[in-house]
Amino acid sequence: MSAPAPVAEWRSYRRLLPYIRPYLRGLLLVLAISVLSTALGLAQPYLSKLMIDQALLRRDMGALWRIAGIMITVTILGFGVNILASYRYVRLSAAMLYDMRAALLRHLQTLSPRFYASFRLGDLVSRMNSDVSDVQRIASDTLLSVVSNLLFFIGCVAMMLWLDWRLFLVGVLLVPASLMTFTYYQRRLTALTRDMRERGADLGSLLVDTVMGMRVVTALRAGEHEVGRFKAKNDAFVGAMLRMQVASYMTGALPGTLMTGATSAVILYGGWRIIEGDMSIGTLVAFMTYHMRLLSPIQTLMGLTSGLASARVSLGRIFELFDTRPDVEERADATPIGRVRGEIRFEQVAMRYDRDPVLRDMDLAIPAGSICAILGPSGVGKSTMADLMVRHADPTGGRILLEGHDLRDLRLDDLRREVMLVDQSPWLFNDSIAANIGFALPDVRTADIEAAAHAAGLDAFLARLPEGLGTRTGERGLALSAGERQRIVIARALLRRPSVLILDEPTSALDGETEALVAQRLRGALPDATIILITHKPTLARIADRIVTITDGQAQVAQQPEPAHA
Ligand SMILES: Nc1ncnc2c1ncn2[C@@H]1O[C@H](COP(=O)(O)OP(=O)(O)OP(=O)(O)O)[C@@H](O)[C@H]1O
Repeated sequence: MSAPAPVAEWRSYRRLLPYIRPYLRGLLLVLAISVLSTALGLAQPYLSKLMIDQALLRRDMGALWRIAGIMITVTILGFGVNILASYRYVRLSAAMLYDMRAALLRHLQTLSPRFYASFRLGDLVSRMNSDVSDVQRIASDTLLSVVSNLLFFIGCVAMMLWLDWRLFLVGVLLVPASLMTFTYYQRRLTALTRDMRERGADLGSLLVDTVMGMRVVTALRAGEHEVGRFKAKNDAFVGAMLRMQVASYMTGALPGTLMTGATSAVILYGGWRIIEGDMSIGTLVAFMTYHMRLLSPIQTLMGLTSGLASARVSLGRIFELFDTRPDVEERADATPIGRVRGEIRFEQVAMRYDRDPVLRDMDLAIPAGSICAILGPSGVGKSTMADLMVRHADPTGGRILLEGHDLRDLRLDDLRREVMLVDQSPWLFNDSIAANIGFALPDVRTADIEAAAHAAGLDAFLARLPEGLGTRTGERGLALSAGERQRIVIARALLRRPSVLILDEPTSALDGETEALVAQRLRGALPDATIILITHKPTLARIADRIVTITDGQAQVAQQPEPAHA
């Protein structure tokens, strides 16, 4: 897994293009509707000029009715067109964001356990949740607003120039100062927003950590200690948020306030021109209306920048996840395989994480259809071997073969269909026991789930439950005992009938009797499979037809009696 590359802020928007492209036609339609709506909005001040110059000053009742009629029609049309544009835009942006969330979820599925062990859970949740929501909020609202305000701004400028270019020059006198203030605060805002998001993620991580470890916190009477840690993180977050808010206010308000000064100049100069007889009253009124409306898109655009800056930061954080490369990638020309017999071979396999090597030039052959127990002291590398066999990671040296194929040449989907690992942390979803055993198998038959549950030694337990397989497992399965959870995940694996089943300390939480029962039924449930048992338990090791001991990163076949299950 390589560290994510720093994401240049503006690049984040460009990287949205692949998500936007499929919806380009729809977006162009929205754009066309926005242009129409802007044109209708821009017509109003010009209509008031006509009203003053051609109806009021000439005392022409007919013209008054006509112009008033046009004004009302334009207002109603503008209203309808605006609603249409917003509705279509929100639908499009929701579809685009769904695509992005789905792509993110797919990408996260390619990352290895090592990524999840090193990345803070709270930060991950905050990126997937708050950051994506932030982008969604901006995308469903701000972007359309930017487009329509920009169009309106350009239209206003064009109309003002057309009405009187000298008055226009007076009107925009303070624009450079206004823009400079804006640029300064906008830069500041981007930095402060990122800071706030990171403080927010810190806070989220702490909360997730505390909630997940609540049993330890209460058992160690560390409640106040946790509240103290929370307060420190919260203070940092609130501080960052306040700094961001001030910058956001300044970015939105200061440039607009400067522009208001320009209005006075327009009144003075335009009034003087009227008195001189050089300009009609209607023109000044229309000009003033455009000028005042010019402030509104500028202010809105400047106000929106805080939203846009925040979305840019959020996008940066989301793309950082996209940029995290998986430890293990499938080759483009990966070999598809069907059902295999299940022979595993380690050839000169070496593995090191950050520190000392864990496995050193390990050679080991596990014949197809055997039951192999792997023993060895804690920390010697047994779980590492299991991880390597399902490609949660790749070895740093040598190779592992399944049926003669280097695992790195196989399609990951095929490999993980054939070789299945039940690891030391049995994970259950908050659903029924049946749904957990048949997880992601929509067409599975209840009879097969029952058979798997029986093979995993769950029958007596299920018989005691009024709702049997329909019983809910609770959050992370915590409504069940550790031994029950272990047997449910074993049943889940047995149901899938892999060619190689690796069980890492599968019965650590079981009593001797239940363990013996599971051991006795394993072979019957998977008659032809290779079964690899990583265990410290003699009862379990006894069913193996070969015992491998790991010492100093190497494997020794310590005992190879006649197959116990013949
Ligand atoms: N993701 C990781 N990053 C760094 N070091 C790791 C990682 N995973 C395991 N290790 C280290 O590799 C060594 C072997 O760990 P492993 O979990 O394979 O041992 P094990 O034999 O299965 O131990 P146990 O019997 O306690 O489960 C340990 O020293 C462990 O600290």
